[in-house]
Amino acid sequence: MTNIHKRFPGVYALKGAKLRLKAGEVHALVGENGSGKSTLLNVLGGILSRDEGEIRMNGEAVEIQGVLDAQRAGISIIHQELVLVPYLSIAENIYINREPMKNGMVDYGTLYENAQKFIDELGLDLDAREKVVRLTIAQQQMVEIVKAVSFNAKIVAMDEPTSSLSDKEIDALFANIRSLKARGIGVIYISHRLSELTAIADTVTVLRDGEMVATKAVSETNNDEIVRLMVGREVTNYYTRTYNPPGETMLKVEGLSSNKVKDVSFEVHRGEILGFAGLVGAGRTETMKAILGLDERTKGRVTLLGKPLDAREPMAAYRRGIAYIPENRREEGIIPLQTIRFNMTLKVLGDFIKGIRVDRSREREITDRYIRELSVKTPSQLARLQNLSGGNQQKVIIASWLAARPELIIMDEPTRGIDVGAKAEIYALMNDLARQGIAIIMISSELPEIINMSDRVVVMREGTVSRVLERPQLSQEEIMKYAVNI
Ligand SMILES: Nc1ncnc2c1ncn2[C@@H]1O[C@H](COP(=O)(O)OP(=O)(O)OP(=O)(O)O)[C@@H](O)[C@H]1O
Repeated sequence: MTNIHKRFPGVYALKGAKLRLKAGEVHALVGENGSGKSTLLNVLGGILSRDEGEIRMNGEAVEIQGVLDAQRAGISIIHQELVLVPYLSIAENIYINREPMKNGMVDYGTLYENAQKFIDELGLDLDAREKVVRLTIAQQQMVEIVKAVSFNAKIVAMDEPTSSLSDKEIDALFANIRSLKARGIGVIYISHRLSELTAIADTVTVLRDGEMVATKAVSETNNDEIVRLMVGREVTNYYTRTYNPPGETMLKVEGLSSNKVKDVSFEVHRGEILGFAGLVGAGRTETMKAILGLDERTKGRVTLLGKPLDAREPMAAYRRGIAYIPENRREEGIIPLQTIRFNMTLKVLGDFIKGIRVDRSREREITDRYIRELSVKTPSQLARLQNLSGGNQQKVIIASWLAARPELIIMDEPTRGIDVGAKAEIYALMNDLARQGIAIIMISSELPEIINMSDRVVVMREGTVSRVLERPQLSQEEIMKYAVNI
């Protein structure tokens, strides 16, 4: 891809971007939130048309006007949000719109047989007849990979494929990527987890503000250099944390059970950041849901500042000053067609109403402040949320909760999908909030984040608390010891 330009109203997303992908190469594409990574993939996949620029494959110009052109050229894009049809089988999804036909009807025998053949060839443990709705995200990605191979793809591009996977699933994905490589397929790989690059990528291209700033062999660079290229400055002080003596007990959970977790007990104090570690599926999110009354509690007691926290009605927790920033942020609590300002102030709108008028200047002020504090990349406060890059949408959602001035913030994977520079800003903000006496619960699968940011860590395993670790005990080994069943 050379000299690719793409403008949106008010945003110059790609300014002459370039990418050169070789056959059988895993090429990582990195850059800050909003630097143009997804846009570049969408141009390649025919989802967006480019304003200028050229795409060549094997030296020949290819005309990509739409998704079908891209498929025909052998380009397959696996998006951040997967797009399979849930109630169709794996095989039907693989052959959607190109089903094998016999006598004017879909030939299901051949359909299943062919799909299963590709699945087996890739050595995957999937049944072509299984409905997609029953698959995990990791398995759905595998289906997308099978689909690409069945199309005879030459290029497979993946947008943040590991962001919702467990470590074991990541290993499986990497094995699949290696088999794509072995078939001579070129893989484009977008990720915010730089540590993955050495594990899987051969080459890395860094985008900044829609321009390519460098392409390097992974073996000839390192994380510090990549971060510097991404951000355009040195990021020192990655984790900011000043430890405060913990204040009064904010939340106390005793013997809490639901049908997903059992006998969970812990406390979090004012000014404290309490980490929740464990494998994906250990019951961390489910614990929070039981606390908030989103899942039914079957046993146990939850008190906030000494008073019982009602679980019959989820709004009760919100009214008592608890903010819950969920893992699937894009599905919850946002209105994509509305503006940044609307979304940021949604939860506090009531505060701006003076008689029959809304105090627009305060709305603007708050929005300004969070755009600044979280470095949200947007052309204006009035841009639609859906037009921001994925990471910037996440920041808006986090801001909307912060604006509600909660006493206790529960954050589920707060930095997923967020670039390194912005991560550091979110950590600094969390530290500030803790210093102001707010209590924070942070669920995270990133151990460095847990270890560097938490005062104490609750480790969960199989739906229950296996250990609470104090700050001096915190290490990767110690956490893993209680997270995995040995
Ligand atoms: N449909 C659109 N309308 C207007 N602006 C858009 C649209 N799609 C993307 N943009 C803008 O283009 C820029 C690049 O966005 P893009 O999604 O490519 O970033 P990204 O590098 O993938 O970021 P992230 O890491 O957050 O996923 C951003 O400023 C974004 O707001």
